[in-house]
Amino acid sequence: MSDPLASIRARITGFAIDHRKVAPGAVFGAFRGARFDGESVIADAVKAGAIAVVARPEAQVDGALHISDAEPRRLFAELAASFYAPFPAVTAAVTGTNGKTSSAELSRQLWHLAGERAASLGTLGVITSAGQDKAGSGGLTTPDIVTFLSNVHGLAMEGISHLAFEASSHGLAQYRTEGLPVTAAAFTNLTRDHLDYHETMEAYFEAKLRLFTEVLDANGTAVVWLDRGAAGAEYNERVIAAATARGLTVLTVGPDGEALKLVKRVPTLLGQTLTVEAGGASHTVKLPLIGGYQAANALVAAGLVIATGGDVAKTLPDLNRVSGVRGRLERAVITPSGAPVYVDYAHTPDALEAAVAALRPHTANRLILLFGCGGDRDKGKRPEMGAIAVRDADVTIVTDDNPRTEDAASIRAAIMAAAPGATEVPGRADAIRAAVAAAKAGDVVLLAGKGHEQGQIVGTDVLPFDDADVAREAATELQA
Ligand SMILES: CC(=O)N[C@H]1[C@@H](OP(=O)(O)OP(=O)(O)OC[C@H]2O[C@@H](n3ccc(=O)[nH]c3=O)[C@H](O)[C@@H]2O)O[C@H](CO)[C@@H](O)[C@@H]1O[C@H](C)C(=O)N[C@@H](C)C(=O)N[C@H](CCC(=O)O)C(=O)O
Ligand SMILES: Nc1ncnc2c1ncn2[C@@H]1O[C@H](COP(=O)(O)OP(=O)(O)OP(=O)(O)O)[C@@H](O)[C@H]1O
Ligand SMILES: N[C@H](CCC[C@H](N)C(=O)O)C(=O)O
Ligand SMILES: [Mg+2]
Repeated sequence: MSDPLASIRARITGFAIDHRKVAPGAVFGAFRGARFDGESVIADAVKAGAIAVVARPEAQVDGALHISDAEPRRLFAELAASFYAPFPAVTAAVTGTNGKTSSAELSRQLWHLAGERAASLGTLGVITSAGQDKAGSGGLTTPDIVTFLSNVHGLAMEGISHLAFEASSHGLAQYRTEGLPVTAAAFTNLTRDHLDYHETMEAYFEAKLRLFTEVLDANGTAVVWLDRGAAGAEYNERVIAAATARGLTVLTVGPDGEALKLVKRVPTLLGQTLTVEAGGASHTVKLPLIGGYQAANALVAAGLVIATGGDVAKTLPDLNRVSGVRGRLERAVITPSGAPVYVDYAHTPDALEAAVAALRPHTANRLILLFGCGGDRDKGKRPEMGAIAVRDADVTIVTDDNPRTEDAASIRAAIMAAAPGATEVPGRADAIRAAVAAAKAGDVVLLAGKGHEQGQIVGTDVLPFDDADVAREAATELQA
């Protein structure tokens, strides 16, 4: 393809998808979105100095070069990538309903332990061995294309050679990472989420599948979790089939995996012992994280590291030295009665089930679960999560998550309708105090849904809120 920017390339100063961020010399991407029509502000972008506009052929562009394509987001991404390059030499993308943040961050840690200069980018922002930049992903799991490419370029300039990033279904559907070469890509699982946006599970799956059929390099490697007994395992098998059909190298990991086969998992006091078969040899991993789901994410991370050149004999023992990921089964405090309080980001039915299952072997007496559901998000999750809670936990407290623009009481009511025996406590801080106060010796408290989040979204305001801090304060008040 000839370069559509050839005539102006020397004058380009940057790329923008929001007309309010256009500076003289910018290439503006005019996209029709869910809330706003970017084509309606093309004239404003040109007035602000845009020298080219990437938009549909039907769009009206005067006073700047019109680069047209039926799928302008994709072309814009490819052109922006040609401007923002170079990038880290090794890039690994993770998709799936749950486990993206954890697998990406554990990949970064494994690369770091192997002596590589590594970063992860996603829900937690950008993390390197120097620390965390929470704004690094623009508050999203997969940031917009300009934020993404410019931050990934910045990491390369800092000397980062290995990047693991989260490819959310929204991000894939909107071409938010396109243009960056992808060395390896992982698929964790697919269960219910985001049906408000994708409408059907099939459409949700198709968005994620594109990572393997179109985004991953043609000579790249697909890493796929495989547990044929798990919910949604047919999607994992379909990813394997599609990747194989495209001629990609495929590494499967998990109980039914071939590259890293998990043959045994035994919970210990503070972690778990895994027996993993790889290349005909048996390895014992002493993973310092609890829960089956964290073992899964650790093996996916190891798969990505091995797929990008890591040595099996070094990578598996390095799993003995990883640290927990913020807000994922993070132990916030131990109550005065001796009950540990865990914070976890479970905000889907499958995640809630996985988080409770992770803590069950560590619970001598009652498992007290507190959760709510986010507003302006898939409403079908609410009854499903309510039913799982009362089935799997001993005590369930239903409270608020991020109500956003919805009425918090109606969200709670939708959960309560499917959660007989649960207690409803409006106001998340009050609910956390109630859960912490109720816990006796031998009990375990799980605060689910908000994980690392530092705010509660009520209306369009973000009020400061941190589950772990509120739990610690509640425990201190009880002590006093
Ligand atoms: C539904 C959704 O994904 N929306 C995101 C998407 O919106 P959109 O393309 O539909 O944008 P829009 O607001 O309709 O505007 C259309 C275009 O006009 C531009 N614009 C807009 C206003 C204006 O004055 N001038 C202007 O030029 C916008 O930059 C955009 O290019 O692109 C916007 C710009 O990048 C994002 O801010 C916005 O995220 C919203 C806030 C959001 O809540 N997204 C969530 C659902 C999300 O993306 N979540 C995923 C999944 C997380 C997970 O896996 O669980 C994530 O990756 O975080
Ligand atoms: N492999 C897994 N299988 C099932 N549940 C999981 C798995 N990994 C994580 N979870 C659950 O999902 C929660 C979120 O995990 P994580 O942040 O790694 O996922 P994510 O895919 O990045 O989520 P998001 O879509 O919000 O970015 C965890 O706190 C846990 O409850
Ligand atoms: N990335 C997810 C985060 C959900 C977090 C949960 N606390 C909620 O508000 O539903 C989303 O935007 O759907
Ligand atoms: Mg994430």
